[in-house]
Amino acid sequence: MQSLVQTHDIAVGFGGRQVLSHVAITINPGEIVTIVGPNGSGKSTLLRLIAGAVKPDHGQVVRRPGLRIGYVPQKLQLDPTLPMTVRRFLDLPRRCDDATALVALEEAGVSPAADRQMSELSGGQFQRVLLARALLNQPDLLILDEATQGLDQPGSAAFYQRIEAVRDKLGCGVLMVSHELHVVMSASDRVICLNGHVCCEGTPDVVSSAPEYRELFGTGTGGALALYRHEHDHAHHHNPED
Ligand SMILES: Nc1ncnc2c1ncn2[C@@H]1O[C@H](COP(=O)(O)OP(=O)(O)OP(=O)(O)O)[C@@H](O)[C@H]1O
Repeated sequence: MQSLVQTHDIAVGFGGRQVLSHVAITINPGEIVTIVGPNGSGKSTLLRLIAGAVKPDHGQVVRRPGLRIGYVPQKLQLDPTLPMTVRRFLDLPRRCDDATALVALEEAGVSPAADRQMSELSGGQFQRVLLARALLNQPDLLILDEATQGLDQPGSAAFYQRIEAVRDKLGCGVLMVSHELHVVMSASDRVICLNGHVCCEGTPDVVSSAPEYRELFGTGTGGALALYRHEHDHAHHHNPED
């Protein structure tokens, strides 16, 4: 299986300050990878590097030829006095046809919203419209940078469940950054703990019990892990042949 993206021995600095060093990660098709780490640990920089918006000072980013990336930003400020329907928003920056727009809205879980004004949407609906926009070009890799900031916990959990559903349907890889450890731990196949370098990585249960992770985040994510195991057991209960 050819990976979607690999970074090799990446170093990035700004104004003489080293932000990333020796970062080597791989994202495979169909997996949900979450980057966690303290403020300023280089998470957004790593996403932007993978998206091609930041150049490494050292090392290489190798993308699968023809790789299509969909990007969901943290938040987008729209002028609330500017009338703009959801459908019109999906035409920015590139026009799309109605059928494509409707499919993307359905995949993002906001299918009846096309005629609504962007200013009338709830925070969760707004983020789903951003997700729909990222899905318009049928990405192989979906990148989300703290896409649930400002949502409450049930809203975030619902958003990440939708991301899993999108991954299951489209088979795209997902790379995301989140501070909501207890929520993302249950939605991720693999977690990378970043602090300028990769401290540790692995399945959520491996990472949350790693000493490097505990040093950064403490041991308060036990509940998250229970949730992960519970959901996992639950799925197997319904799919005994799984
Ligand atoms: N374009 C830039 N120019 C100068 N410094 C930058 C630039 N982008 C990021 N930095 C600096 O690099 C460091 C890492 O930033 P980054 O946004 O990648 O961290 P982060 O882990 O995403 O942080 P947070 O959790 O607070 O969002 C910060 O000190 C930031 O100020």
